[in-house]
Amino acid sequence: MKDMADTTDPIIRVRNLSRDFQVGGRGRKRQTLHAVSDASFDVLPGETLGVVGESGSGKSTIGRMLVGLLPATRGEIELFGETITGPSGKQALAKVRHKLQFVFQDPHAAMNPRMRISDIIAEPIDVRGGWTRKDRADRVAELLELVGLSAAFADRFPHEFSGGQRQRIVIARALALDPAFIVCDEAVAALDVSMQAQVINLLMDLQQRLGLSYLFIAHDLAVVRAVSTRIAVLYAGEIVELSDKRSLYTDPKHPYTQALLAAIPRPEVGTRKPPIRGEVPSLLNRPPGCTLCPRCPKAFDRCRTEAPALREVAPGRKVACHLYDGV
Ligand SMILES: Nc1ncnc2c1ncn2[C@@H]1O[C@H](COP(=O)(O)OP(=O)(O)OP(=O)(O)O)[C@@H](O)[C@H]1O
Repeated sequence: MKDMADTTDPIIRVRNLSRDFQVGGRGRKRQTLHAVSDASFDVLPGETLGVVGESGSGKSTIGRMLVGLLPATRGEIELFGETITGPSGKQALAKVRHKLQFVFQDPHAAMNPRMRISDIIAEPIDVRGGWTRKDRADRVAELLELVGLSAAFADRFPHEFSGGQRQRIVIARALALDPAFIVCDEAVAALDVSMQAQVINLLMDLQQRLGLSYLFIAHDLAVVRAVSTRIAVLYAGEIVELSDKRSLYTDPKHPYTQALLAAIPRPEVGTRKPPIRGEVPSLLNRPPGCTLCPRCPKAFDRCRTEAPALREVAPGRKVACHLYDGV
């Protein structure tokens, strides 16, 4: 029998995960772009880890590595007890692939406009094979109903649906083989605010009913707040803060998290506070020290020379910032 400790064992363990890309070439100097550097985190059963950061901060790269769509350059990913990085990573991934799914931002791009909804939803079933026609049709009907659509829609085509309905269809396809973990990469970013709320409610409802875990990627802290259990804040490919949701919003520790929160539009004010000054640093030539240093209002000497490690500053709270060195 499982004891309580087992039930909170992570389903995903990520340690020092890094991904470089070689860029340039054809007459231009070839350079190494450090898209993700030394990311370490866990995902627990039934939780949503929100991943937030500006464009280019490495969110999608992390998500793609987690479901085996992109190999890691360094570091380790353990999924459901299988280590999918390293020499036997491919065989390990084959064992757990059916438990992983990915939902992209753009439901238009994710669907072939000439395919019927039933064939779109059944794609993973068809790839796996071995289903009778009746079982396949029953499963498609069940999945449509699971995402709040009528089973009668099975014979229709994508253009007959709104953006929100199309995202529901994409989610139905992701659920076809009973995954346990889904990476939602900007899954509601293309929708208007009321549609966003509906799709987020659907994802949360499915999580409850099916015991799913999510990695929920978004650049918008307001969206991440609604769905997440814990949140990782990414800056220039590094996790700078990892915290339970409540603490992160009520008491942000990292100067970058503080700046992101201050930039959330507030209805009573009507305007967005200016985001943190300056530019995201180049991922090609990392300066020594903390990557936020040139933009950080609280930087001091040590920040310019020494990169801060992500470390625990309070139970369940990790920050990479020299301000907390003595804590
Ligand atoms: N295949 C690739 N080849 C070269 N560089 C890449 C590749 N994929 C991503 N990158 C670079 O890696 C960095 C991180 O990209 P990534 O897409 O992970 O960021 P992101 O935070 O998801 O951004 P966005 O919110 O705009 O989607 C960027 O500088 C990007 O240009």
